Amino acid sequence: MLEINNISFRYNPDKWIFNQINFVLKPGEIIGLYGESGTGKSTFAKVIAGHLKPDKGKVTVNGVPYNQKGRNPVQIIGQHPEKAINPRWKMKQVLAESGGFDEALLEMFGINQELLQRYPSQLSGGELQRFCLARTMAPETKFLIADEMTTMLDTINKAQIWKTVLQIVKQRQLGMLVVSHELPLLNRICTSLLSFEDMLKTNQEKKNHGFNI
Ligand SMILES: Nc1ncnc2c1ncn2[C@@H]1O[C@H](COP(=O)(O)OP(=O)(O)OP(=O)(O)O)[C@@H](O)[C@H]1O
Repeated sequence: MLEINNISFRYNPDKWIFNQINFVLKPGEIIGLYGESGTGKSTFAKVIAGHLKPDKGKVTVNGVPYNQKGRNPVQIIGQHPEKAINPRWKMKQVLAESGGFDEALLEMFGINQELLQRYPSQLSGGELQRFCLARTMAPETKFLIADEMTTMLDTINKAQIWKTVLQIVKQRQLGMLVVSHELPLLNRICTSLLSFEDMLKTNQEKKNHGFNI
């Protein structure tokens, strides 16, 4: 189980992005998170994935903080895969640096050997995103955070990617948090939905009523 306990985060000392948030993601669960632009959803996603350190609180998987050593069981995939890859390396080298990958997994995402000989700039947005997804699905991955993962893609690429991801999520019983503005997509794929504003409010209300959160 992925547990977020009382986490607070701010970029600047004078403004909290969120304060004392609690959240739980279980294996096999797909939670959709939506909300107004600029409210802090991506920041929340990055804190969960260990890319940003919370100012307060802790993030654990099965009770253990996870972002210290080894491969992180919580992986994040964003809107811009090109930002996650060294532009001077061929895809094969990027894969090798991530610890190598299961051929069958690459095949499921349509990544063939020819694509691996190319540089990131020689791949389409869809190919690059499929490559990044395959990379996040190492055997150690237990939870996947998708932050507007297919927002930039066309309908066909989007449908193909979601089909493959949902198949793997189901097979491996991964827990998934899907951050998206696309409510129809969230309604179709998620086991439950959460409004980020409600999440912030709920915590504030609990605090106002004297709960120790
Ligand atoms: N590196 C940063 N330094 C300072 N402020 C930042 C940084 N990144 C984001 N912010 C600010 O934090 C707030 C929350 O941003 P965030 O990207 O988390 O929101 P969001 O809900 O994901 O927005 P969107 O739906 O538009 O992607 C915004 O006011 C943003 O300007």
